[in-house]
Amino acid sequence: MSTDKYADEIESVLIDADVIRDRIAEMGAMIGERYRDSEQEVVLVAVLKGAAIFVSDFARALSIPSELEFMAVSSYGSSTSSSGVVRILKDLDRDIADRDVIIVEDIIDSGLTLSWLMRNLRTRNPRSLEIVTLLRKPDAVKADLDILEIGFDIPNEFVVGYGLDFSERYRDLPYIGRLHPRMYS
Ligand SMILES: O=P(O)(O)OC[C@H]1O[C@H](OP(=O)(O)OP(=O)(O)O)[C@H](O)[C@@H]1O
Ligand code: HPA
Ligand SMILES: [Mg+2]
Repeated sequence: MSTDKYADEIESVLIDADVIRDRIAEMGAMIGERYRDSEQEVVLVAVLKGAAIFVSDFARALSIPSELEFMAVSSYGSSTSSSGVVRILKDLDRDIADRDVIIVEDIIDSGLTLSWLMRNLRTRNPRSLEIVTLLRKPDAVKADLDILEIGFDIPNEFVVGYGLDFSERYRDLPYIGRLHPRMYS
């Protein structure tokens, strides 16, 4: 990792930037194929802020046209574990009734954010509703979720970078890394 502005604060790299890029290219081709015959553009609902980086690369890797929508919910605040209490900070700008919708997430940790969001978006009667996530922690997931595509399964450790933060820092790292333990204290 050559240009690493957070070098002193990151203990180790978990997923390199070029590995992320290659996997997103694969996901974009595969998911594009699945929606190839959709009558209307698929609607990508990115969950702010974490998914902002992923969705911008994923939308460009997707082999079909898409529309971008953003929703901001918060369950973590500045802590490192989910409270399960989800608040809508920003809702969708458009109606998703009868549309093919893909929720785009950076990470499924406990899964509580997404299970809440799935229930919420289902009430708006989309034609279809799927989940694509860059990361999942299989050992942490508490909610039963059907996921269309997962970029990487990762160990049950707190990670940062590529959209993921610790107290709003590190979202701008191009890779996924483990934070140095001294940064928590
Ligand atoms: O599966 P869960 O345990 O619910 O955790 C995953 C969610 O937590 C993080 O968001 P956060 O609430 O930290 O907001 P942020 O995206 O603005 O960082 C992450 O971006 C996911 O949305
Ligand atoms: O491991 C994580 N890192 C950063 N944000 C998160 N939100 C849920 N899990 C994580
Ligand atoms: Mg966060």
